[in-house]
Amino acid sequence: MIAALARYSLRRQMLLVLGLPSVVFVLCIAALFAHQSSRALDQALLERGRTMVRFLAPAAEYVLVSGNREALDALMARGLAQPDVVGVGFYDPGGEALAMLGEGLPPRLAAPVRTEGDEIRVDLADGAVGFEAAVVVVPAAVDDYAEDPPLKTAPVVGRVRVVLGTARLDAEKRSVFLTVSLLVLGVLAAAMVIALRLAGSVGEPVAALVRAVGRMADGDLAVRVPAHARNGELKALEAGFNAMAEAIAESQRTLQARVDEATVQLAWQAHHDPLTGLANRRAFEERIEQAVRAHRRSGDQITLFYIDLDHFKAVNDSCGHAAGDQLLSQLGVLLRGRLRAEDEVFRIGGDEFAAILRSCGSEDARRIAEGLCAAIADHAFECEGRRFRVGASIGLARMDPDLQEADALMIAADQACYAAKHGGRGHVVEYPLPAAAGSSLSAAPSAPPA
Ligand SMILES: Nc1nc2c(ncn2[C@@H]2O[C@H](COP(=O)(O)OP(=O)(O)OP(=O)(O)O)[C@@H](O)[C@H]2O)c(=O)[nH]1
Repeated sequence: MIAALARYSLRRQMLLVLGLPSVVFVLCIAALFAHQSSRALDQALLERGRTMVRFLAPAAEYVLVSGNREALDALMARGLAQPDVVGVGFYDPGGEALAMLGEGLPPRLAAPVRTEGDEIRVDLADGAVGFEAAVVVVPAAVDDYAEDPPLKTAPVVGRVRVVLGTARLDAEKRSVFLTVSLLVLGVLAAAMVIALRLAGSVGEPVAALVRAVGRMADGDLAVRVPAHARNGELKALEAGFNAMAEAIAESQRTLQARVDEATVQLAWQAHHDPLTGLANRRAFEERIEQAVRAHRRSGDQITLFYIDLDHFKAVNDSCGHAAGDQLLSQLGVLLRGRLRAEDEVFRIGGDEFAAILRSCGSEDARRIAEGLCAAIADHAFECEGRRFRVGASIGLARMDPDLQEADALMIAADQACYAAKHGGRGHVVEYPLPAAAGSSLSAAPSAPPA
């Protein structure tokens, strides 16, 4: 039974626990009340019947002895006028009818009524109750000098029968039953309303908590339960759940923010040189591919610079690697500052930089490259009381009908840079290479340095 109950929801269990005893209790009380009421009504009817025959028997003594018919009729009429009386009859001592008025009166009575005491015989018929008693002669008071002793039993001069109808009694019983039924219904309805509200006040908040926990388990961290509970413990449970959900959501937000931050940092590190803050070689290769695709789509002019510092090693050798780093960083800032915002600058190797210029005419590109050369040469780097000036050799290549691939463009710029380096350093060489420079490039690498 308990195990079967346990399978139901908490709300149903509470309804059963609260509602069932109330129903049983109310039905028992109602049945008891109806039974007692019915008995009281039956008793009242019996009492009335007995009272009637007790009244009629002595009253009929004289009438029966005298044989006064008019008095007998008057007596019957008086009896019949009483509430619930449906028949009054007088019989001789042998049970033969002398006079009858109303219903439920047989022409002959079954058995004689004993005369001792206050004996009244009661019989139940369909819809009526009969009461019979003997009419006896009340002995007259005798004086102390009488010769005969008084009779032990009074002589019977007749019998009286009164019949009470039960119609009014049945109507009253029906009325009692109806009233009790309505009361039961009212009390049960009130009990069910109370049970429903009590079960709801516990069951609904618990059900809401169960739903919320399920949604949270499915990953919905924004779920909260409404504060509906009126009970102290359930209120604390709702508040505790909401606080816990908020704490989990907050830690999830913090974690996500850290992951996002780390992702951004990793993405930046993957595409940037940490020393100069410029985009690195990987970014350069991706951007040059994109630039070439843009050129194919829209004919956008693309110019590529390969910039290799001259005699940079001397700084490292003289002042140490840290000083070399410092100079690389300064030259990164210089390059970025001398190019337009839409031009892109990269550090693609140890002392090698590159730049991608868009929508830049041939002459402008050359002038810009030479300006960079001059600016780098003019940049003075002081270290340990010594002043260093490194120069730069720049190779320049532009997309044209012969240079349609990213790789080819990079090789062309690299070859131009190599030519500049071997042509005396500190100047710009543009691809296609001059004949003299081209002839001296037999040892030039066929691919950009890694
Ligand atoms: N400080 C520093 N030095 C670097 C870094 N990466 C490469 N180098 C050095 O840069 C130098 C590059 O070599 P080279 O290009 O042959 O040196 P260079 O003196 O410029 O020679 P030329 O280009 O022929 O003029 C080497 O000495 C490397 O050790 C770096 O990140 N920091």
